[in-house]
Amino acid sequence: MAQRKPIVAGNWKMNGSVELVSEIGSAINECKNEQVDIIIFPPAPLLLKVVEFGISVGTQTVSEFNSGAFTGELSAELAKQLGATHTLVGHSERRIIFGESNESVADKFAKAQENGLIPILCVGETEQQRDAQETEMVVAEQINAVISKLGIAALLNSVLAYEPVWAIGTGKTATPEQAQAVHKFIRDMLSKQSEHVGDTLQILYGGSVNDKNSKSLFIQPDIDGGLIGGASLKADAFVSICNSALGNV
Ligand SMILES: O=C(CO)COP(=O)(O)O
Repeated sequence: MAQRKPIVAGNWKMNGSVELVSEIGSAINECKNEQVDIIIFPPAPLLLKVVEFGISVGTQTVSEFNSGAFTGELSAELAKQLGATHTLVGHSERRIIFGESNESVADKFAKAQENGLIPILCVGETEQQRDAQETEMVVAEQINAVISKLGIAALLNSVLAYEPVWAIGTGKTATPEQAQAVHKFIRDMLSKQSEHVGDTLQILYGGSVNDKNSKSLFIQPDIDGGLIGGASLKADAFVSICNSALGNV
């Protein structure tokens, strides 16, 4: 079985400030370790500030278009020029509030890779879908939209994040067993198409991860770290979560 390097990613959403970059940037620089990749996804106007701290940085979404007359869109090419290494695509807030479809998410995934950014594809079911036993179907459709457009090999240069919508910002974390079951489903599904992809793809869990529950989630065999929202805005909690990915808390 492949050794997959853990990732702890902080999605600030539309929060934070120049001051918070300094506070969290210094805290991360003190706890940095080669065994775990720490990536911050600040609001786009703060991108360069994070780069100045020498911390890996990504955007929270990216345009599916190239440059041109697309007022307000976020260019993958320019994000890369400014030092971004990653971008989230298909976060549920983008899907639900801003109407992104599986197809437009696949287009964004493609545009990110074309410009040298590593996409983190976010997938996950709503509470209603979970109650209707549709979790696996929904997650499979979200992933298959990318595979149909680009082929399974495109996933080699990407990361997946399973974020059940009902767990985001609610304090209702998936139990380690619930999260592990979906991660294993995803890995098995991918392995049927490519054993190498199934084996090597990093799959992060997101949804109310905090410094109390991160360790029990991260020790699950198919969970390779986390995508953290609220707790990534607090230096102490975020550092503690990063440490728990190292297994040293
Ligand atoms: O949406 C998330 C990360 O992308 C999770 O947010 P919370 O950690 O605040 O639940």
